[in-house]
Amino acid sequence: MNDDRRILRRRLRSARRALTPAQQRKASQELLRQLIHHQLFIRSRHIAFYLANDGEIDPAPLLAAARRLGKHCYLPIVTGWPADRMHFQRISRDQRWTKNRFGIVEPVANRQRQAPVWRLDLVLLPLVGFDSTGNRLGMGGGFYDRTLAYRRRRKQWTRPVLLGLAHHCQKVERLPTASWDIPLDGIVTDQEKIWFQRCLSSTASDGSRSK
Ligand SMILES: Nc1nc2c(c(=O)[nH]1)N(C=O)[C@@H](CNc1ccc(C(=O)N[C@@H](CCC(=O)O)C(=O)O)cc1)CN2
Ligand SMILES: Nc1ncnc2c1ncn2[C@@H]1O[C@H](COP(=O)(O)OP(=O)(O)OP(=O)(O)O)[C@@H](O)[C@H]1O
Repeated sequence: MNDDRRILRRRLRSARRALTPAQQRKASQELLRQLIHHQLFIRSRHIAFYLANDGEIDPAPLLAAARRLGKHCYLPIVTGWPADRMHFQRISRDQRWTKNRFGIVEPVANRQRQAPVWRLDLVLLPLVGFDSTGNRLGMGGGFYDRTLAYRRRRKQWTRPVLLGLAHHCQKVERLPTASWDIPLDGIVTDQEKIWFQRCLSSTASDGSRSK
């Protein structure tokens, strides 16, 4: 099964990297359009984003909008301790940046600006692959899985809402699941929004599945 995941990961990563800059810009604008007026975004004050890398769908316009609206915006950092853990750090106006060991830009670590993940309202996760039931394939480091592992202890959590972001071309028929996988609450692509109705009844105002 690990081989399946590895092969699939390689294929889906090259598919998203093959998108042209124009396709990337369009996808990013579509993402903005789908979320900017959504109750989930409007009501969330503490939101974790990511800086797009490796062809990921780019939430930068949404991040810029969130900052203009005075929301508290966080990014994942992997240069803290322990090394296999990810921390969410609130970005500041005069933020200093560094590159992590994967070559991804992240804020220079500052413990005082980090928040435990359960304090966040919304976490936007970059997906390598997904299926229509909410299974997710990430970069393979297990960072999101480990950071969110506490959620396995209870079926329903009100926050943070976990929203996976991906290009439509990253959708597959069925993903192999692993015991440590943490289910998503929803997925947004440049073409659709899918909700899984685990905890979103109060926030996802537009039904279980919508275009
Ligand atoms: N934009 C973004 N930021 C993010 C993540 C992400 O997926 N996207 N992460 C989400 O987890 C964390 C970084 N996780 C990563 C895990 C693996 C690889 C990666 O490229 N692995 C290489 C081998 C790396 C090496 O050891 O040199 C590979 O699989 O080929 C990159 C990032 C934190 N920040
Ligand atoms: N809760 C956990 N505790 C310890 N190790 C874990 C946990 N969750 C995942 N892992 C480890 O992380 C590794 C990567 O897992 P997987 O292939 O599912 O990554 P992924 O979901 O694609 O990545 P990510 O979570 O970073 O997006 C696996 O080898 C797994 O053993």
